[in-house]
Amino acid sequence: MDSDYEKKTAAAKSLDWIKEGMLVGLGSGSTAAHMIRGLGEKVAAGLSIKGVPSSDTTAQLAREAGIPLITLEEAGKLDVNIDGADEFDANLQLIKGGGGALLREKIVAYNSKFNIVISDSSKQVERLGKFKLPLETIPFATKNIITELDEMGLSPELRKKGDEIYKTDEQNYIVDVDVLEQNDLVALNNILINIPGVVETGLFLDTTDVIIMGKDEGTVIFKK
Ligand SMILES: O=C[C@H](O)[C@H](O)[C@H](O)COP(=O)(O)O
Repeated sequence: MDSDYEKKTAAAKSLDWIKEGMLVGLGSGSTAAHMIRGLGEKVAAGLSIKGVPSSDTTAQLAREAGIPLITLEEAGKLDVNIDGADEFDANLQLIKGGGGALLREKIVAYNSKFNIVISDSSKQVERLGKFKLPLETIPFATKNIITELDEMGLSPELRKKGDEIYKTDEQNYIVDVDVLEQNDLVALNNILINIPGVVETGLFLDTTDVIIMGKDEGTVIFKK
């Protein structure tokens, strides 16, 4: 089945969780974009919600879709957050950040009472790590961080956009590392996050409540 069709189906299903008056976290990426367009249609039909975007791109898309936006500061805690993922496993653990939005995404997820992940079936894996793990790093520290990650055997690569170094919405860099051979991702995440200058990792290990996966014509739901 076409992965974009599965993304759309999962995104449409996630809107069942959105109720009148909710504060909604708006994820980033192509799957979340389907959800945002669908949510925009519901708003146009009279649903009253407010959204907190997890990236500048999502903010723009949400404005175009007619979704009223507020800041995280204004929102405090969000009722529900809907976001995509680059990979997920049977324990609802994720790798995110393929599009570079991991930092704000993790902040929005952390500040949400309920987290829904929407995905096509290609993202389901037995073991996380075929997708390189993105780390958001402070430019000042990045060269030294890369040296350290190299010594740890994680094959770090500084993310580029064309000839330029890729910059996140927070003006940081992304270093992608290979974690496929790592057995204890919780321990690894603790080590990575404790390197000064690593702002956040794309490992979302305990944030997710429900995963809605588009599969063929329908959806499969994974819960904790
Ligand atoms: O930084 C990007 C986000 O983590 C996305 O949610 C993730 O990369 C999945 O994106 P997509 O839905 O386009 O596959």
